[in-house]
Amino acid sequence: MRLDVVSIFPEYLDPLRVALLGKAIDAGRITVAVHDLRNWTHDVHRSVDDSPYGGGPGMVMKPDVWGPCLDEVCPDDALLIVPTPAGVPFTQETARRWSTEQHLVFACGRYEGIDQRVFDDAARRVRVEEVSLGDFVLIGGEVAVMAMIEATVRLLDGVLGNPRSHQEDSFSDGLLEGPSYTRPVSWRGLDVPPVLLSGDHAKVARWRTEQALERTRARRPDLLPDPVDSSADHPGDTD
Ligand SMILES: C[S@@+](CC[C@H](N)C(=O)[O-])C[C@H]1O[C@@H](n2cnc3c(N)ncnc32)[C@H](O)[C@@H]1O
Repeated sequence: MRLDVVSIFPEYLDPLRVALLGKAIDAGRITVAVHDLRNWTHDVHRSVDDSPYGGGPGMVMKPDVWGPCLDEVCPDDALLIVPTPAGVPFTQETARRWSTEQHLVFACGRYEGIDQRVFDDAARRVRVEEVSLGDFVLIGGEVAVMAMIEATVRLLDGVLGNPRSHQEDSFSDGLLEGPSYTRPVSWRGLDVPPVLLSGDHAKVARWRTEQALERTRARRPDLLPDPVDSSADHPGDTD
């Protein structure tokens, strides 16, 4: 998989070369190129932003800088990803879908974001997805892109040490993962749940499912299917 990231702070993306992602680069499973948007500026100040039409605070990133940059960096068969709090939520399913792509290009915004015409224009020739990391506002797109890349690349074959481990992670079966334990059996007066020491694999699997359900119910009930509404069978019943 090839990953291109455009940013006005290319050094922000340096951690992509560390740990498992660094190993994936060394092993040739992914190729990462980070581009400085300012290389596509054409004034002495290397400006990338201007004041917003219609007034308001902050600055907007310029289409006549982003456009030529994406013309060069984003080929027609790539998927162009635009991190923005106004995008559709990024989820494990998004990461799974992106992990089947050959080429992802990420456009990191700053200030109040990027002139919308950049993506309306790009969408004439490439697939464009505007995606949010969550319901909060970051200063720039770099941290969001790092998270999205990490979530996606760890799903590629050969990136995780144990290829099965992501199949048991939170969200892979729609639930949060339950608690995990390792040695020692007793620590600061707290014991590992005895079932995990029983050696009975069926019992352990059942316990893990119960824990996952309990945790999901408590922390993320929105992930569970709606309970069957029994009153729908008897619409006239009021008590
Ligand atoms: C200060 S934000 C712009 C916020 C924008 N004015 C709005 O209200 O939707 C600057 C940049 O940070 C990035 N960003 C901020 N929050 C984000 C989020 N929740 N998900 C993805 N990217 C985000 C985007 O690249 C965005 O262009």
